[in-house]
Amino acid sequence: MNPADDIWAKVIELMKQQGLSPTTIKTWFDDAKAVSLTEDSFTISTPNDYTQSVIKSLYIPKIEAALKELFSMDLKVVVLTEKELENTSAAKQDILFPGTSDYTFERFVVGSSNRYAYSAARAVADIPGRAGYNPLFIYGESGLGKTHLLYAIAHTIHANHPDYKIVYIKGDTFTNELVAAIREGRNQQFREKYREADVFLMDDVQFIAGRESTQEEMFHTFNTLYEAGHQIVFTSDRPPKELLRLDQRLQTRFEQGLPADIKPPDYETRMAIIKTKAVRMGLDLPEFLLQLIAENITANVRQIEGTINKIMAYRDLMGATVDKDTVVRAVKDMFKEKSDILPTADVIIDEVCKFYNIEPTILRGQGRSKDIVLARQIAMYQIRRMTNLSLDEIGQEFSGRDHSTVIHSIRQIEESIKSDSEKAEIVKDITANINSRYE
Ligand SMILES: Nc1ncnc2c1ncn2[C@@H]1O[C@H](COP(=O)(O)OP(=O)(O)OP(=O)(O)O)[C@@H](O)[C@H]1O
Repeated sequence: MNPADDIWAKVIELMKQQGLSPTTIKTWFDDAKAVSLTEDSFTISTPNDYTQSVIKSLYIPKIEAALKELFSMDLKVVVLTEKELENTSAAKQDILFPGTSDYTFERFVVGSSNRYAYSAARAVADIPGRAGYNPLFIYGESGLGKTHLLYAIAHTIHANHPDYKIVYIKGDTFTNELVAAIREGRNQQFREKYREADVFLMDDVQFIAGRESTQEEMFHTFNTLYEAGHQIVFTSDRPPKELLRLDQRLQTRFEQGLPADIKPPDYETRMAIIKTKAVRMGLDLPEFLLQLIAENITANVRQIEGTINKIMAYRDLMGATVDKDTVVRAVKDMFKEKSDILPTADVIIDEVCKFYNIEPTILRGQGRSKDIVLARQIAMYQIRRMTNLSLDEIGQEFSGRDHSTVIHSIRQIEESIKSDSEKAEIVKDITANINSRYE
């Protein structure tokens, strides 16, 4: 998610509290979207000129006031129509890193689980491109602060070297952009954009594994940047050697710099994170309630933030005083939320199709070519594993195939996963893509 979305939601909430009516909010702000937050400005986009002019003439002071309340500093508000945004910044947007002032080193709580990655990130931020630290490869599970560190590097380098061209891009966006560039004959432009970066930051590089033309492009981009001594930083959900479908040449290069992992936070770090976040949000929790959260929310920092947000919401919106019951309820809701949301068959099919570059109608249809059969079997296997659909219901999703076909498909995949590590990796990747739609 764009981190600016979160801020925009808070701005709207604050404007509501300051007396803007629900109708006003609905009419002017429901379709306005957050674009970016940088050191000195907050940009939103509107669907048309009319909404833009109304917001500009009537509501900018209110938005500014809400931002000031959130950040205790003056931020300029920029309102663009979606069209303007497209025209002016299709290229620029990625070059300007999507700065959120929350993701800085100062706001990163350091503990034994993330100290190494933190120190490595600081080192490359202080002296970008230094030998032995290039590329920096930060890896770990979801919600542990990889993106946070990547932005913190961008902020620091930008502050020290305002003239540097810092490129931030997600692995899958890189792929999509490349495909579009090839289609529209803009290869050269695409190349220049990335190969001329002074600092190249790629989030979720695992998404480029197994994609031939993307890896080829990445290989040349990497070499150009590396030879020029420009800093490269990757984040990934696993270490380079576990990216089984990654081109060998890239794997070697990713490993040659500094790999740094982040692990789930231990108890002390969780306590420190909870305390810091609570204080920042003006939530005064006694020690035993901090402990209660730290004991129960263990998997990642995103969940810790979610729990604190819930406690805040109970306090602010429902007037609840924060006591043990409020905290227990927030913790329970946090778990419930996770387990309540099951992926749908549509989403699973969509992700499998994206992965194999197949149209959903073809996957659901009768085609029997090898690739399609494999993709279809994986989709059936994933639906069985990740939803509550029965075998017959799964068959219905695929042109009414009967349940014995579904069982056969699932078994095939179960067998391949055991014997073929590349297939296992594909299933793992698709699972991660599906899960990321629900985060
Ligand atoms: N050590 C930390 N101190 C303070 N905040 C943290 C820390 N680690 C993570 N966070 C916060 O937790 C949230 C999730 O972190 P982030 O988005 O960086 O995770 P991630 O590892 O990139 O996850 P994903 O792989 O899902 O993108 C962010 O709001 C981030 O600021």
